[in-house]
Amino acid sequence: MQKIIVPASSANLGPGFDSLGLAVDRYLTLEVLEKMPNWQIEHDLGPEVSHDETNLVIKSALTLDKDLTPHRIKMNSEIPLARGLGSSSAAIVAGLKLAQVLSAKQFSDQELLEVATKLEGHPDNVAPALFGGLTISLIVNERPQTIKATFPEIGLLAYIPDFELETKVSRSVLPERLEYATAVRAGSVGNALVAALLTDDLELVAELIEQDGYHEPYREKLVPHLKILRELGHKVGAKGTYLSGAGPTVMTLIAPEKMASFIKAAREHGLTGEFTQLAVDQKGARSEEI
Ligand SMILES: Nc1ncnc2c1ncn2[C@@H]1O[C@H](COP(=O)(O)OP(=O)(O)O)[C@@H](O)[C@H]1O
Ligand SMILES: N[C@@H](CCOP(=O)(O)O)C(=O)O
Repeated sequence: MQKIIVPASSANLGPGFDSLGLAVDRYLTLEVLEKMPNWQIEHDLGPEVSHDETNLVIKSALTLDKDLTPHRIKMNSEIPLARGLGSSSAAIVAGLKLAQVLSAKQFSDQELLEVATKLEGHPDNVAPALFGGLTISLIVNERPQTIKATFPEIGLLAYIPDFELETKVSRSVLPERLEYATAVRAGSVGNALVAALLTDDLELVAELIEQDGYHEPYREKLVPHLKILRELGHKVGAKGTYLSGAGPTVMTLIAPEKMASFIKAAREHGLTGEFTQLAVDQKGARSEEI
């Protein structure tokens, strides 16, 4: 039997809006079971996620190859829905991997990236879900491209609030236009953040990852805990806090030995969501025979 494994992802990393993404070790898995007259996908993700060919996983698979033979699929996901950890991208990438497993045709990594980006609308989550690690992605000449890089050695602590925030809702508060000077500054901060990440300059990362000008200022009202966690991070010497994807999850780069005091302080400020330590997934989406 084939098993497909796809990591969660944390996008933007502050000023890398719609471009930077990091694969993390929470997983969506698919088990490919017997052939069926119609597609059937078993899961316990709740009533809003369908069990037939309308499911995002199956729709994505059929986008790559519309002639796939229907199967029974068992899906398990550790990635919470609509929390800013790339659940929809993981579902899309899982569908593309499913098509790769079941189809007689061959698909290149570039084809997978192109179809996944088209389905998700931006490449920052699908690229790390596909390839693992830190990815720097863009769409140029209408083609998505991505560069895989290594992430500095630093702990990752996610705060996952106990409410959902759909990406489309969180994108609806963004402005249609930015003033020229604001855009220039936001671009230069993003460029310098990438340089700081690639040169392991954690002090500069800590400063720049909190200097986004593209999305966090507009989303702050939807995620009031971002400011609280950022300020607590400064007190305990964290290496930066950013809104993971479209939120509401907030990610803090912080040494593991500082996590307990950070969490204690956050609880004292009334934050009741889940704290979870994450690690970078280096492998990205994979399929294996079990
Ligand atoms: N495993 C899955 N199977 C099918 N659909 C999924 C799955 N995971 C997520 N989705 C769809 O994606 C939506 C969440 O997407 P989105 O708002 O972009 O949040 P996220 O930040 O988690 O990607 C869910 O409401 C659901 O419709
Ligand atoms: N760049 C996107 C990222 C959305 O990530 P998700 O994990 O919330 O789906 C955005 O910020 O809108």
